Parts: sequence; structure tokens; C-alpha cells
Amino acid sequence: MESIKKYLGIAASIAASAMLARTIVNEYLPNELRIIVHSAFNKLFGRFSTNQTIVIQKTEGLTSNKLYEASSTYLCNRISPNMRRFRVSKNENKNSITFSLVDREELIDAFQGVEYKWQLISKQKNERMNRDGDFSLASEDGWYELTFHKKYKDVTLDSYLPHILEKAKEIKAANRRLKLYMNEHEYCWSQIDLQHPATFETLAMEADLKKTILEDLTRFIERKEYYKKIGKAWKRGYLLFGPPGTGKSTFVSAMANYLRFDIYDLNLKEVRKNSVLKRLLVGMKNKSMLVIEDIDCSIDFKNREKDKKNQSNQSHHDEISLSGLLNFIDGLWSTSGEERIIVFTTNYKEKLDPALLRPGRMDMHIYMGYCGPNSFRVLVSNYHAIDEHPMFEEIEGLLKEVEATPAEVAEQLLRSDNVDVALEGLMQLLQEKRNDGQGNKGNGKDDKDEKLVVVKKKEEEGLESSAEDHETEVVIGAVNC
Ligand SMILES: Nc1ncnc2c1ncn2[C@@H]1O[C@H](COP(=O)(O)OP(=O)(O)OP(=O)(O)O)[C@@H](O)[C@H]1O
Ligand SMILES: [Mg+2]
Repeated sequence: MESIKKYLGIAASIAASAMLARTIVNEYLPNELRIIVHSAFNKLFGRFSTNQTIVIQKTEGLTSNKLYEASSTYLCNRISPNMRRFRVSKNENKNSITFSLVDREELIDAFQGVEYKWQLISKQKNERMNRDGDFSLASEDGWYELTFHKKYKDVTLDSYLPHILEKAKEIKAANRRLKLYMNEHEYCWSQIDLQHPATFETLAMEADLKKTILEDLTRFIERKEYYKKIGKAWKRGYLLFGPPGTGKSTFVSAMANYLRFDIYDLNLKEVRKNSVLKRLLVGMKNKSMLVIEDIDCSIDFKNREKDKKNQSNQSHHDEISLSGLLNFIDGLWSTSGEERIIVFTTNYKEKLDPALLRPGRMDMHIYMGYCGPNSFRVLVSNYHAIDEHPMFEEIEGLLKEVEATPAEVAEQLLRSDNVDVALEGLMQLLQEKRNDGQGNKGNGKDDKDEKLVVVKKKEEEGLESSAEDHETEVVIGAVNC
């Protein structure tokens, strides 16, 4: 018993001395010397340790180490408020603040029940003294040390590190700035940052329809393997139709912000040849939306007979045509890219060629309608942050009677910061519309208002062989709140 006590006493004093030595090394030794002493410590005690440490170096030779970059991105989201010290910074090009580890501070992470300890070891390099006697630090080098129990080496290499790479990719995709591409100079896309703030929360639309659309988009994004299995290009088409000012373009931006997809806004009037169209479409990146606004006015798409004649006439055979567009959408382009959304907008669905509307091409037909009570509530909450007001009942009654677009309603709401004044103006506009007898609902012109109908569901054409295929053509003739 005495001897056990003696050994424990010795062990405790060795541990205490080791801790004291480690503190002295960390606090007082210069960087270079500290690294040498650390590696000697690790060699000595590593023999008895049950832990294993992976070193992830910032640079490998002259090139940067992708795993180091991914670890930094991943760890930035794992910084916990319990940590004693961490670093924050804001880059000019980013909207938000980024977090990162500070030298030697420990971060504990868990994955599949395994505990991981992360530590950043940084090393200043290229220290130079300038004329004033100050040091200028050209850059910072270093590495991460990732420590875990030896028995989890396989899990770490086979699952944890790939998980970090995957997560870092997702974080980067979520943080990147979206782009809006336009084909102003016939042959190529020019790009700007897409900064439209529209979201599905601020989009005035009947709640059930919004839910249906969001579910459809989410289902599409999650079905990569399914599309592969059935041998179908991973793309989906949406046709947005409805009067001017009902939010079709706003919807497109909300969709891009929700999916984190870039928008390719194709102006067909700039494209005169099928070959140019083909080049533009092939030049699109994955995770993107092809948008053709006002498809009915873009080009003479109505007359496919004329199309056929042009094709037989040599001098016209490369002229842009409906069949050219449809061929690319169906075939060549779809096989060369993934995660594509195609959106056509129009004020006049009835003017479109049936070939554009057939299932499999435009999978979902969405009617953007006049403003009803639900849309009004969304708009008034967007612009004045209120849920209730004594004037609501009367306004909602009027909205059921007359046709006012969300754009008209939004414009009135924006006219004053004083909600009473804004609502008064809106009420006047709606009363004038009613008294003029213009745009009255229920006059038979537009029987889609005030109802949400999922007209039919059926398997997509050309997929009869796949019994499991439940892709649906959902025609939503609907909407006004
Ligand atoms: N459903 C809506 N939700 C929120 N805001 C809307 C909605 N509809 C219209 N607005 C407002 O009206 C403006 C015009 O809407 P938008 O350009 O999206 O209409 P549109 O249907 O694309 O019209 P057009 O057919 O003329 O292209 C938008 O900037 C937005 O402020
Ligand atoms: Mg528009």
C-alpha cells in the first residue's frame, strides 16, 4: 500500500512537472524553438499515448492543401461560445463575420460518437524588419493537429475527413454570391452579382401553393440518384404565367435565392441562330436556372409549320426556332449538365405552342394571380411589419371584388411610412376600381382567381418503362390567395 502511494506521488509530480514545462514552453519560448521542444515532448510521451494525431499542413510544397482549406471552412462553423478565445474577421467581399481558431486553442468536435480535438499551430514566416524597426509579417503558415483515439483511425480517414470536405463544399456554396448572367452580346454571357432580396417568405402568394412549390423544389434537389437511376436528365421546368405585376420575375429571384442557383437570363431576341443558342446553353454551369422571360414575345414560336419550312430551306436552316430550343432543352444540353431549372414566364399562356407545354418540358405550370387577402397580408407585413389593422376587413372585402395586382398594392403601401396613410391610399384605389367597374372579379374573364387546383397528376411522357417513376405533371391553375 505504501509503495502504491509512493508511485502515485511520483507520477503526480512527473505530470505536474510536465504541465509546468509545457506552460513554460508555450508562454516563453520563441516560435521556432517551441516547435522543436514540442516535437521532442510528443516523441517522448507519444509512445505511451492511446491517441493519434494527424497533421494537416497549410501548404504542401508550393501548393495550398485543399484539406487544410476545407478544415478551416468546416471549423469556422464549429466555433462554440464556450471557447476561451477565437478569432473573428470580416472580409470586404462578404456580408457576414467569419470565425476561426486562434493559435493552440483547442476545439472539440464529435462525429459518429468519436471525439476529435482540433488545434491550430501557426507559424509566422518571412518576418522582415522595415526601416522604422517594425516587423512586417508577409504571411502566416501552419497546420492543424487533429487528435483522436487510435482505434478510430479508420473512421477518421474513411469517413470523418471526407465528411469535412463535403461539409466545407456545402458551406462554401451557401456563402457564395449568386450570379446573374445575361447574353447581351449574342455569343457569350456577361455576369453581375445577383442581389435581389426576394425570398419565398416575402413573396405574396397563396400559402398552400407556396408550400407545394417549395416541396417540389426540395424534392427535385434531393433526387440526384433517382434521376440517374431512371436515366433522366436532372432538370425541371416551371412555367409562370399571369398578368403583368403579379410577381413572376420576383418569383424567379426568390427561387434562385432559395436554391442558391445562378440565373441565366436568356434574351432570345439577341440570339438569331440555333448554333449560337446551343453554344450559350452548353456554356451554362451546373446548379443554375435558365430563365426566358415573356417567351410568347421573344420570337415567333407559335407557328411550327413555318419552323418546318425554314428547316427545309437551306438559307434559313440555322435560324433560331422553337424546335431548336426544344431540342436543346430535351437533349444535348440536358445530358451535359446537372441540377438545371428552366423557367419560362408569359402573360399569355394561351399564345404558347402546345409543344412547350407538354409534360416533361414544363413540369409545373404556376398561375400568378391578382392580389387577394392572403397576398395582401404578406405585402403589408413586408412593408409595414403589421399583422392587424382596423382597415384590413374593408380592404380584404374590396380585394375579393376587384382585380388589383400585387405590384399595384405594393406601390400604394410604399407611398407612406405612415401605415394609416398608406392603407387609406390603397382603399381609395380599390374603391375607384370598383366604381369604374374596371377589373372587377367574377366577370368571367379570369376564372382562375381565388382557387387553388391541382388539376392532374400523371407520369411523364417517355418514362412508361419506369413503373417507379412518380414524377408528376402538376398543373396549378390557381391562385389568388
Ligand atoms: N407576388 C408578389 N409578391 C411580392 N411582391 C410582388 C409580387 N408581385 C409583384 N410584386 C411587386 O411588384 C413589382 C413587380 O413585380 P414583378 O416584376 O415580379 O411582376 P411580373 O409578374 O414579373 O410582371 P411582368 O409580367 O410585367 O414581367 C416587384 O418588384 C414587387 O415589388
Ligand atoms: Mg417580369
